[in-house]
Amino acid sequence: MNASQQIAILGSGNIGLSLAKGLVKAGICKPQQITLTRRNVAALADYAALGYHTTDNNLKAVKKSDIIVLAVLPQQLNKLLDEIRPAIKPEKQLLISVISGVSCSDIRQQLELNVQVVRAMPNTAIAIGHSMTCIATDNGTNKNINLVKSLFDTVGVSIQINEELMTSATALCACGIAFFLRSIRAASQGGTEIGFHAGDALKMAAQTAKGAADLLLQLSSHPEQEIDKVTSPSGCTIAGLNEMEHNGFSSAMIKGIKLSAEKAGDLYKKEEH
Ligand SMILES: NC(=O)C1=CN([C@@H]2O[C@H](COP(=O)(O)OP(=O)(O)OC[C@H]3O[C@@H](n4cnc5c(N)ncnc54)[C@H](O)[C@@H]3O)[C@@H](O)[C@H]2O)C=CC1
Ligand SMILES: O=C(O)[C@@H]1CCC=N1
Repeated sequence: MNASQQIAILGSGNIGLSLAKGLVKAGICKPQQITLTRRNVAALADYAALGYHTTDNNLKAVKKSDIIVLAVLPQQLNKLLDEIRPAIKPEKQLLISVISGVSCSDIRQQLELNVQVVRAMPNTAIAIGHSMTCIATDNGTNKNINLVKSLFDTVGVSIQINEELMTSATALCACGIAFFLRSIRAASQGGTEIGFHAGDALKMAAQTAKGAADLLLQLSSHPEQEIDKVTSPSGCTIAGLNEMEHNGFSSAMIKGIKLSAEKAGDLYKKEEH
């Protein structure tokens, strides 16, 4: 992004604000280049104090922006698109949607405009620069795809995928952060039961999880290869691991991810249009 470009984040809730913070933290743009919108604009007072533009007027935010990020819930989208339609300039603006279960063509159909749309599916670790973001489009130019990729690469790792896989990406990566957080929480609860104070147990579990992820990412190895190094014959690791599997550990994760993916695909379809 260059210093004269403006970005509007329409629907500044959990993910919209995480994105704004991540972009500013990475030095991609200044708060003054970002307009945050929300129906209850008073909830954005802390951001206004930091120099972000804040408003409840989506139309005005769109009018002055080059890049428009759609970050409302799927069921809130059509009303928002109807509201901003008069201010969209298809030749000049790029729409980025982080909304689950809504395709690029759904957005163009509702807008009745042939605007470029790129979808991005980040997760909340975007706020600290560690998102896994999947990017897809059906009509974005290479220039715009590269622009979106460069934005999200500064706040984590991004990959471009086929649009048909975006609901799967939602389950694995966007919902996935909650699944791993719950696993860490469960490990810390086990830790407390075997003798550690809750705060210490959580820290120990989180750092252990981080080490496990880094082993895979830094060594490009397979989980089972790393697990084999931990499981001593007749040892305590294999005893714990097998007990977890007897209770459906892997199966629970797989089933949860499958259900999340199904649900992600239905979030918008189920709404009345
Ligand atoms: N939370 C997450 O981790 C992720 C969420 N997403 C997607 O991002 C979208 C937003 O999710 P969250 O941030 O979790 O929801 P949220 O409910 O925290 O944020 C949505 C915000 O939009 C505001 N809003 C609703 N209608 C509006 C309007 N007409 N004008 C201005 N603001 C309006 C709401 O007041 C709320 O603050 C969803 O579509 C979700 O599928 C995608 C990836 C990750
Ligand atoms: O739970 C949800 O529906 C949203 C989409 C991905 C993460 N949060």
